[in-house]
Amino acid sequence: MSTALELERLAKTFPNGTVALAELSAEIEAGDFVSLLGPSGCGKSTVLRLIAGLERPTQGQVRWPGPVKLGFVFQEPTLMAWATATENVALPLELAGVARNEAGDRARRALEPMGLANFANALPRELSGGMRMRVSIARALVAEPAVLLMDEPFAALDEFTRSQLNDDLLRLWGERRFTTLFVTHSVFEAVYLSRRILILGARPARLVADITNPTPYPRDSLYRTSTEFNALVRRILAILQDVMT
Ligand SMILES: Nc1ncnc2c1ncn2[C@@H]1O[C@H](COP(=O)(O)OP(=O)(O)OP(=O)(O)O)[C@@H](O)[C@H]1O
Repeated sequence: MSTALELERLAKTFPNGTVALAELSAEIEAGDFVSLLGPSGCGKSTVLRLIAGLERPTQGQVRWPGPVKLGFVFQEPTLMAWATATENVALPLELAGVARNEAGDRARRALEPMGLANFANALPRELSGGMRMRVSIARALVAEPAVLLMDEPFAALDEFTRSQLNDDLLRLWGERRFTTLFVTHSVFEAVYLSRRILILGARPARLVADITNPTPYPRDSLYRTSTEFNALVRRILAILQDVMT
């Protein structure tokens, strides 16, 4: 396995003195599905923002093996309200200089595996919350990034929609194997999705456990109620309880 990126003693203190990240070192394998799990406010988003280059670290660095295309999915779908699903997905391509027609074609193709082929011309307000998030994922994947960063993308969705999106994401990941870094504070979601779970302790964030989930993919709804699933959830809940007390 090759390395997708390496976090080297990464730390972040904001100008107001808040230490968001004490120190984090981790090597992320190419094609892996890694969740960052931890209590609210422990610096998970900060780690993603440092990786995306949206913040500068106070110490340490993110090391990349070479130039890498990134995709980012935020908690809110952040779609342009006046633009159709296709136009929203085409935007990053157009910004990168792809001709309008080609960008539109590629956007429509990116909407298909998200089950949105019939909603290509819909405006965001005509779509449900789950569909808007699907558009947001299609937009992040349309340029075929090697690394996908996801910051609590499903936190605002109802449980049924969330499970469906978990499965959609796993299917796409299984087909394309983009390296995925997924921030969540749901233990269930982290266990269901991930091959590796990095547990961050409360402020300032530091790595308290690095856990491998050995259950092979594809995983389906039977896995959600399996003994292995529950055992791993229980183990992680115990670690989190220790961290928070
Ligand atoms: N620009 C900023 N200036 C000052 N403090 C900040 C800034 N951004 C984040 N913080 C603080 O840094 C800490 C970590 O924030 P971060 O958003 O990374 O946590 P998180 O684990 O993602 O939280 P949540 O799960 O609630 O989204 C928090 O205490 C937050 O208030």
